[in-house]
Parts: sequence; structure tokens; C-alpha cells
Amino acid sequence: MLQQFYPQVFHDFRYELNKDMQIAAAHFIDHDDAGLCRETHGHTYFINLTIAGDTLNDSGFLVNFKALKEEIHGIYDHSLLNDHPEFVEGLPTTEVVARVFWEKVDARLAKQGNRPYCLQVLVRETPTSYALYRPKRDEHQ
Ligand SMILES: Nc1nc2c(c(=O)[nH]1)N=C([C@H](O)[C@H](O)COP(=O)(O)OP(=O)(O)OP(=O)(O)O)CN2
Ligand SMILES: [Zn+2]
Repeated sequence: MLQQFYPQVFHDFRYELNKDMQIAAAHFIDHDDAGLCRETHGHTYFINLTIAGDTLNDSGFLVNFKALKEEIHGIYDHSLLNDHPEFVEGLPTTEVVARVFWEKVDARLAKQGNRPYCLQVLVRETPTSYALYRPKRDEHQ
């Protein structure tokens, strides 16, 4: 079962939606601090995306849940994160994964006429560790 409780983002948009998903992915952290995580290993990542905006599109959606899943699950599921160019320079730590996922999702939202915003990305790597990425207001395109 997917996680049901999330850290809340405070905002004054009219609408908010949250999309949960899981991806099976491998990674390695090529750094002396990483210990055993220097070796390639896998996780079932749990991801929660928080999207908000003031207007709906002509389908009555803030954004289609399926579009959000395509943008993350469709690209990273059953892959080695280190193989993706976006992780070649920034090591795929939980924090960096959360930021990269935000960049992808918010860039997709920027193409919509009703312009929803991704306000928070939560990435849970293990049952005992997660990271959040919350953009600064001026980071949105
Ligand atoms: N700030 C970060 N610290 C660590 C990261 C990270 O991404 N950001 N990653 C790791 C490892 O990759 C590991 O996958 C996760 O570490 P950890 O939560 O310590 O894993 P455990 O299952 O061993 O946790 P326990 O609570 O001790 O069982 C390390 N650090
Ligand atoms: Zn790991």
C-alpha cells in the first residue's frame, strides 16, 4: 500500500492534487561517504508529487494524473538512475533525485495553458529515509 500521509505545502492556490507512484530503480553513489551505497543496488522508490494551480483545463483537470506518471515512471522505472544524463554530474542521492523529478514535472506543467505548478516532490528511498524538494518561487519557468 502506498504511503498516505505527507508533509504539507502551504500555498493559496485554489486547487491542489497529489499523485503517488512507485518505481523500481537501481543506483550507486560514487563517493567516499556512501559506504555500501557505492555499489550498485536497487530500491522501490516511493514518490509523491504535489501540484497546485488556480484554474482547470477544459477537461476539468488541474493536470491529468496519467501525464505525471508518464513523466517519472515512464522514464525511470526499471532503469539504472546513473545511466540518465541528468544524473551523470549530480550523484543520484535521494535529494538530487527529488530535485531532478521536480525539474521534469514542472517543465511539463509549464507547457499547459492553465499553468499548474509542482510545489513539492517527496522521494522515499527506504522505509526509514525520504527527501523533499520544494522550489523557490522564482525557480518556476
Ligand atoms: N542525505 C542522504 N544520505 C544518504 C543517502 C541519500 O541519498 N541522502 N543515501 C544513502 C544510501 O543510498 C541508502 O540507500 C539509504 O540509506 P539508509 O536510509 O541509511 O538505509 P538503511 O536501510 O540502512 O537505513 P536504516 O534506517 O539504518 O535501516 C545513505 N545516506
Ligand atoms: Zn540506495
